[in-house]
Amino acid sequence: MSRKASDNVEYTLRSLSNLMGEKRRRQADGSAGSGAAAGERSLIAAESCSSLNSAASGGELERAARRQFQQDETPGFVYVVSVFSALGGFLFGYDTGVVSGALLLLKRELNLDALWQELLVSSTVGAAALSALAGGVLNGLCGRRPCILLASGLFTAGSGVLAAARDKETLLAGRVVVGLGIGVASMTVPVYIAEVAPPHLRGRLVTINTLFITGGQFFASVVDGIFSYLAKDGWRYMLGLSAVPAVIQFLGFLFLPESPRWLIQKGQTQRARRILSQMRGNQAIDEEYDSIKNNIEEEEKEVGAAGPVICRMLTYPPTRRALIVGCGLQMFQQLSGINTVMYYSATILQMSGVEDDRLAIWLAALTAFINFIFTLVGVWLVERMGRRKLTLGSLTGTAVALIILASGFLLSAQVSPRITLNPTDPSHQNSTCTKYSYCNGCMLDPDCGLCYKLNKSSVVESSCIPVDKDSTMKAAWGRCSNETVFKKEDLFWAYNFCPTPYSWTALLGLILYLVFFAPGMGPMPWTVNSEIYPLWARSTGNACSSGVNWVFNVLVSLTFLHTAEYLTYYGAFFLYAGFAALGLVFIYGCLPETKGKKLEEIESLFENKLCTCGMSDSDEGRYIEYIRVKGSNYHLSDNDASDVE
Ligand SMILES: O[C@H]1[C@H](O)[C@@H](O)[C@H](O)[C@@H](O)[C@H]1O
Repeated sequence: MSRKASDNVEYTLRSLSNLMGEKRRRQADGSAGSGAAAGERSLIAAESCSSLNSAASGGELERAARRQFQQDETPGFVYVVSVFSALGGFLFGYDTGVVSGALLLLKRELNLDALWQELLVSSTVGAAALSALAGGVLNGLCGRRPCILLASGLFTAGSGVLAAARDKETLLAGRVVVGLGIGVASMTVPVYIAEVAPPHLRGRLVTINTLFITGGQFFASVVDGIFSYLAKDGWRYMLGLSAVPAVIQFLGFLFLPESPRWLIQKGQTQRARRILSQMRGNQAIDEEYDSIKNNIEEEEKEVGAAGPVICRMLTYPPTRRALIVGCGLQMFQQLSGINTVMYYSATILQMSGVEDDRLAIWLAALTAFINFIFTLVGVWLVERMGRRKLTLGSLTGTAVALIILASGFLLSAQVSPRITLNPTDPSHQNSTCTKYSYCNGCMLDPDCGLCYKLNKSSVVESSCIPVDKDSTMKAAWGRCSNETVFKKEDLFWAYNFCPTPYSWTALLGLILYLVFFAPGMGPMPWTVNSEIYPLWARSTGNACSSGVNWVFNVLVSLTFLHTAEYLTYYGAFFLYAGFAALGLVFIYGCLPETKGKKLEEIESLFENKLCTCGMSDSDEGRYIEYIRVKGSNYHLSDNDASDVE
């Protein structure tokens, strides 16, 4: 039955307490276990919308009882399964985060030039983009569990290759293998968790995956900090350590089950029922099972099963709209510049007066920690505020923080110190550095740094000098070329930043950025994508949107330095603020609320025109309650008329 057809009919539960009483009475009668199909009954109480409103207090009572009921019934197994899957998120975060610290050491030991450094970073992200797309097909054909096993296998193999690498070519191969694992994990894990989670916990459990991503990034920055003290082979530990969680996940998933929804779709109904009851503890699963099954059949009737899934998705308006929303969310997540903010956090911190490179590494770990802790806030908020409000609030704060961050750079550029000395290059190579008259130009040139003295707090005796090829901590020649000597002589070396009194504004912007971004824009694109597609389109939809995430990740991080060169730092951050503003309009118009809805109900949110998706918010108060009594068991859930028997 079409969901629209049910719009004019409102169902509500008339007397939950009576039924609770009935349940208890039946249990006392010892009639449990008499759940023969013949004894199955459905109790549906229907009421008009107005009567629903008038029975407000009764409704609250019902809802409270219902919440209690759900809480009582969520078995620990769902959490175990979610945490094991989210190790994929941890590896995603760890392997993307660890490379910056590893590169500092690799650069010296393997003599890597800029091109090779860039290759080692972007090969992983590029491979992730490709394998996320391919992961869609694999998910559909083989199921979620084999894909998670494949991803953890790739993570293990990749980190083994990286830890043992003897040359840069082997390192590149290892980074590609790890990237393939990241791509498959990034699209499979949210889908798997969403499919095994009960509706009232789904948002929270999928968001835990992003918590693991940011946790992995934080852990990577701590590992980077620790092993940066090791003169030789520190990078082997940094890159090899991810084998540990990968092996744990692989072993765990040898014993964990397939997604029951995928199994039902493939006709393996007995196995699906068994797994579903394992996931739901002692709750009756008939209603959920029937609803999934009916939904699959209904969808096949509506959309047909012929032709490639992506074509069916694009020609069927609800899935087309969902795909636009899903890909748009992922695109705006990356266009708001999260990875440049994370990547350049050390620079931003240095700008605000942190002189020491090591300290900057540890403070970058602090940045990753803020990202992690505020993702935890997201886990807490997602089932309270809902996806839509959380994403809108988060993106608004992100845009404001970007403006503050950009203003910090702008103010710093405006009072950028003048360059007063022009020493001649002893090797007589014509360096571009000597042409700059202000620190700002010098800072934006990746080959140059500023050597200066401080008189009270103003910069004096400043010169723009080429940076040492092996360490950004000193100049290639001249007064600032020997760290111990120049520090003794009260000289300072600024690479990538200009010492100004406004640098703290950028630091404030950075902190605010993470505080706002991490709870909403960080996790919600992944969470929403895991739930907005119907089963037949879920793996393909997630493959496309994860692919979009990775492609924009590469684009934004690779173009940041050039963007900063052409538009300056403040121009780049104003640009991201502009993208965030566009994202706000998009999300305001298009993102429906999916909180608490069953996966099978969500498709109907995309039945209206794309820009009216937000309107479904107002439907929050209207819902249908459905109760099935089977033997002594009854089960209730948010539901729609298509489940009515
Ligand atoms: O959701 C995650 C998270 O926000 C990470 O911190 C970021 O590095 C990823 O690109 C993003 O997809």
